Amino acid sequence: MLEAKAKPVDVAVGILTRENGDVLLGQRPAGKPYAGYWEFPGGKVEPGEDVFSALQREFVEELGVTIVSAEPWCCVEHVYEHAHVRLYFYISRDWRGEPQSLEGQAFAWQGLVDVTPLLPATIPLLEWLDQLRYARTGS
Ligand SMILES: Nc1nc2c([nH]c(=O)n2[C@@H]2O[C@H](COP(=O)(O)OP(=O)(O)OP(=O)(O)O)[C@@H](O)[C@H]2O)c(=O)[nH]1
Repeated sequence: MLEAKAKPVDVAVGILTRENGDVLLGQRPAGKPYAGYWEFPGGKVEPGEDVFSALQREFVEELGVTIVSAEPWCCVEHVYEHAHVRLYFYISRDWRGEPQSLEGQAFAWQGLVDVTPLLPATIPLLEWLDQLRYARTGS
């Protein structure tokens, strides 16, 4: 029997950046698929919501942080056994508040990211992100 191809679920993901270049990662709480894996904070876009509004909502709900502005960075699709996701990554340098663990999750500011395990779809992006943060032209 042919299985209907599941429609991807849109997810808004934010890379919160500090002035020194560090980025914020969170650990998925118990009860969610891939609990204990590290990710950039974010979550599913709700029906009728635009992706940036979803990003702002998720950061308030999970971390008590207000994202003032963010640049869209890249979009990645990944098929997990539990879901087919389309991840919209944003980079934000303009945000307010001190991150708090409002859902009981651990979080960590990272220079070169060395928390493990990371969500599989997020791993390839780290190399690009490091180039963006640390590459120097030398000229
Ligand atoms: N936030 C986030 N999600 C990611 C990343 N990489 C990645 O594959 N995902 C996937 O995107 C989906 C995000 O969904 P979620 O379950 O965290 O969303 P949510 O907070 O709205 O959860 P809910 O279903 O409890 O309301 C998950 O399937 C997760 O595996 C990432 O770096 N950050």
